Amino acid sequence: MKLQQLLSYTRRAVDDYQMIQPGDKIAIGISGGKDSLALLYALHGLKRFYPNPFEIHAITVDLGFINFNLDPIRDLCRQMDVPYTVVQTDIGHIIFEDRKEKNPCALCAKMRKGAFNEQAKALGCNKLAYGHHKDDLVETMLLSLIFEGRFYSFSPVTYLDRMDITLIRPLMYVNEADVIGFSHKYHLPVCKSPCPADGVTKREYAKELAAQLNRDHPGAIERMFGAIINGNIPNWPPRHTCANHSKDK
Ligand SMILES: Nc1ncnc2c1ncn2[C@@H]1O[C@H](COP(=O)(O)OP(=O)(O)OP(=O)(O)O)[C@@H](O)[C@H]1O
Repeated sequence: MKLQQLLSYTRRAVDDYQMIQPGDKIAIGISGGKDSLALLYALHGLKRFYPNPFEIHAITVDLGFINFNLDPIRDLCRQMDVPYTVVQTDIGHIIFEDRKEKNPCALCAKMRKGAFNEQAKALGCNKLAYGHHKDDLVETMLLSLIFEGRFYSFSPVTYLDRMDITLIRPLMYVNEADVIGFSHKYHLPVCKSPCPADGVTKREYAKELAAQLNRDHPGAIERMFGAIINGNIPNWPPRHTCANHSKDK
């Protein structure tokens, strides 16, 4: 996928769900993975022409694992002229050494989000952006159906009232395969997380399940995504589609 295509999907999601208002300062969560680096490219590109002026600030919460080198991301942000902050934490140590958590992902995500939100607030940001894409939304829906018995996926826009900050997901219309293509084409400096739980999660299971369904019934992921965006999920904002782009979603 070319940058132009990434920007087109991003703009459509941002317009459809009115994710960006004039004067917003958006903290971009950078894990070091391909999705959040694609998000950095997307919002950096959009900023140049989007009618609502906004600022961006990239933030990584460093979980404290050894062999996690963020220098390539620092260089990228410098080239793009995007301010970048790394929050140093001991989250990895607390979870795997101190508490020896059996289900580490939930606590890790909670602590990581806490550190990220606090840093974003301290920098004066009023919005947070995550790199969740279309496949993430479908996988979340499958997990909710299977394990919670409800039809749910995370919302394009969520107001976090305790923090008084709004979370947006501008890559929600982008397929994971396109993110992978983009990552290769533009040589994104992916810094793989050395987390011991990586690749053995319930989410991995949902990813394989979605891929299997799509192999057996081509187009299944796209149709499941359609069900999500048309599914009147509680707390989702209304979608403001524009007639000339709704057909190719
Ligand atoms: N350590 C972190 N610091 C800052 N933001 C993070 C961090 N980890 C995750 N995020 C943000 O949360 C989003 C969802 O996290 P998740 O762990 O599901 O990432 P992912 O789907 O593997 O994406 P990526 O390819 O960017 O790692 C990421 O896209 C990113 O925006």
